[in-house]
Amino acid sequence: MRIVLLGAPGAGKGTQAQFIMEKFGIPQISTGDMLRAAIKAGTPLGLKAKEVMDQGQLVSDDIIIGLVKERISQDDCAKGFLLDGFPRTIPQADAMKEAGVPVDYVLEFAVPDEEIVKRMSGRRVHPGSGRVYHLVYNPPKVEGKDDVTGEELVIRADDEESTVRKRLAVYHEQTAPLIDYYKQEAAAGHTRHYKVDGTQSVEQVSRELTDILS
Ligand SMILES: Nc1ncnc2c1ncn2[C@@H]1O[C@H](COP(=O)(O)OP(=O)(O)O)[C@@H](O)[C@H]1O
Repeated sequence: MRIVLLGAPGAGKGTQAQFIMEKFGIPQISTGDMLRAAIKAGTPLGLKAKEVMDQGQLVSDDIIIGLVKERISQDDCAKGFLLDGFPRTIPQADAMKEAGVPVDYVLEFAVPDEEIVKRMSGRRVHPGSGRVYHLVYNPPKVEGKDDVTGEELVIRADDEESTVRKRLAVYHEQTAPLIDYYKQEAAAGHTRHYKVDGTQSVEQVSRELTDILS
């Protein structure tokens, strides 16, 4: 099962990716988490990516396509994978298609911008695993700590309101056109596209996704 999660930053992709990964046993590939790991490790890629990401911009297609191709060639992806945050541009989607990697499901998360700004201000993440929480909507069991490891949760550098607004503008300009792209792919029988109301509770969204994927 090869799945693409499509939606604005903060729409709930990472939260549901965690759920789908556990429920269906397929690995989550989050390009954002991969880049943040590279930044933390101080690799040349990380140094390049940090500057771009802190400004709310997208890392170049070449770099991301290379990262994803390498990742999906690993053994644990043989039975399928869940792409979270990729593709983010039409050239990235084309690159997947040219590489002969089909997508079985495209799950679109619809959430209005103002709701996203609210969500991002409460987002807390566990850097080691990519697990996401929200102060109000999805709080950890112990304040400020990851449920599994008990380690500190952090605020992402790009979750500041002005950066979130910039990221939303970039989303509408560069990523939202993928909705029509995948609708056309679905009409041609190459994939299945589902639009999910992402303003529902975490549990409601999970239930809807389970119905779609089962
Ligand atoms: N259905 C939901 N209702 C309320 N808050 C949510 C919901 N889904 C996710 N969140 C919270 O919104 C923020 C953004 O979610 P996240 O999964 O990180 O989005 P994305 O991966 O799309 O950027 C997080 O703080 C998360 O806990």
